[in-house]
Amino acid sequence: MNTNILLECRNISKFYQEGTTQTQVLKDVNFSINKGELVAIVGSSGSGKSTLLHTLGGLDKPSSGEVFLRGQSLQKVSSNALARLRNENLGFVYQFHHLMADFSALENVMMPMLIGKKDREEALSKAEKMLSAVGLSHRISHKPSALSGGERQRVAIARALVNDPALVLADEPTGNLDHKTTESIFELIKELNERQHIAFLLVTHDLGLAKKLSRCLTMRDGVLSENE
Ligand SMILES: Nc1ncnc2c1ncn2[C@@H]1O[C@H](COP(=O)(O)OP(=O)(O)OP(=O)(O)O)[C@@H](O)[C@H]1O
Repeated sequence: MNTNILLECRNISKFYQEGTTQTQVLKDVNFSINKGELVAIVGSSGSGKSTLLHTLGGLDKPSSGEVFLRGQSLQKVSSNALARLRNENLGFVYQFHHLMADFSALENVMMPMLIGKKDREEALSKAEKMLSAVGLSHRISHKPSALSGGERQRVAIARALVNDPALVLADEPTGNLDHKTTESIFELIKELNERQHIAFLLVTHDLGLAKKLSRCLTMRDGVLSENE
């Protein structure tokens, strides 16, 4: 087994059934991501990028094929073990941040640690450290509604990182942000990748951003291919 591989998918296909119509959204996708890699997936709207990302993160099930996270098949573990594997190894960032509106930035970032049954004091100090790493030390008590779009996205990144994941799966992390904020989020991702060797898999429409990453894949109609 190649111990450098973090996440691997083999022969992933996904079908959606709507009435009598069956649509194949993922077509025999095979690829792997290594420790510390910075990878982009680009492709037109509806090509299957989000479906793939959800399947890789164990949030959605493939119709056939298997996803392996650190060598363990997500399709063969119990739902409790799957939740634990996810919590310990993966961070998630979405286009619309999914922060909890009634909680402060600090509490939002602490949440994955508390879910992972970490000590409250430890969660508090780690969440403070993460918010400082994303440049938000001065906004930790603010609720999401009192933060800008870019600040919310930074909180979402801090939350994705708080459990020291080996890999962050990010779906359009800069999709609803202006150019300047997009650049600063991207710089942050690059820095975290270089400094902490965290791998990122980014789904993006931003070809300029994708080209700056070490590897870029294109999704076309459910078929994933490696760009030269
Ligand atoms: N639950 C579902 N039921 C039926 N069809 C679905 C479902 N979820 C997604 N689809 C379809 O699967 C296809 C791929 O969707 P997906 O969200 O993965 O595309 P995408 O490449 O991420 O698109 P975008 O860039 O617009 O976010 C689309 O045609 C979509 O309509």
